[in-house]
Amino acid sequence: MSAYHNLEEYNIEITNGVKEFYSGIIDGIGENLNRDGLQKTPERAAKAMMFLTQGYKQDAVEILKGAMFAENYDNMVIIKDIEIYSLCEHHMLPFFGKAHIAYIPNGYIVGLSKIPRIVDVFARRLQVQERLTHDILECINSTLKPQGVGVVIEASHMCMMMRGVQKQNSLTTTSGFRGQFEKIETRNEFLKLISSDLS
Ligand SMILES: Nc1nc2c(ncn2[C@@H]2O[C@H](COP(=O)(O)OP(=O)(O)OP(=O)(O)O)[C@@H](O)[C@H]2O)c(=O)[nH]1
Ligand SMILES: [Zn+2]
Repeated sequence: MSAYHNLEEYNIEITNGVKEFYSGIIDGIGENLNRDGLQKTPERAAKAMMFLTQGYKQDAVEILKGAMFAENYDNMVIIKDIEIYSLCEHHMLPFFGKAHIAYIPNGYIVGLSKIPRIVDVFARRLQVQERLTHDILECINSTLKPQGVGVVIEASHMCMMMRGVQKQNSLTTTSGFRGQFEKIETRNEFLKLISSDLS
């Protein structure tokens, strides 16, 4: 197996200008662009940024549509503890945590891996946690047209940890519910199952 865990990262095309902007940042903070460790940094940083924002070039609806299967299962399907890594649009610093997603099928189920894939499509953009939650919710609701869908995201924001208010332990929770999940019993069942180790 390759030493690189994610080959996608090494096939990224760098948009004109991004590398040069990183050179400008390094220069602007008073560092020496020519010293050994920094010579390739603008290119590395540009590749990393293109990777972290590749969601703009991806189509979440197409991903979901690619694996929808007719099935008469009408109980709740929950995919919990999906890692998210996103960038806050205010500081371009990471926010990271977990997404928990549930839906109740309405004639169609979706390939399980497609849920984390669409989470990444929306997370790999400049985001706020609220919009990330909403984007995932609306995409599943309008594409799969389930009886209901619920999304909960818990995340820590580096812009509140490394700088600014400097709070290391605060966790932000956002949620959104459509259809059956607007009913309190369904929503509570989902919330109970994501907080249980047995779900
Ligand atoms: N609602 C929301 N706010 C966010 C998110 N990520 C970062 N922020 C906040 O965006 C706000 C930007 O506020 P500003 O006052 O313009 O920026 P700032 O001076 O850097 O603020 P401080 O972080 O308080 O130092 C801050 O309160 C951040 O905590 C997010 O996902 N959702
Ligand atoms: Zn921020």
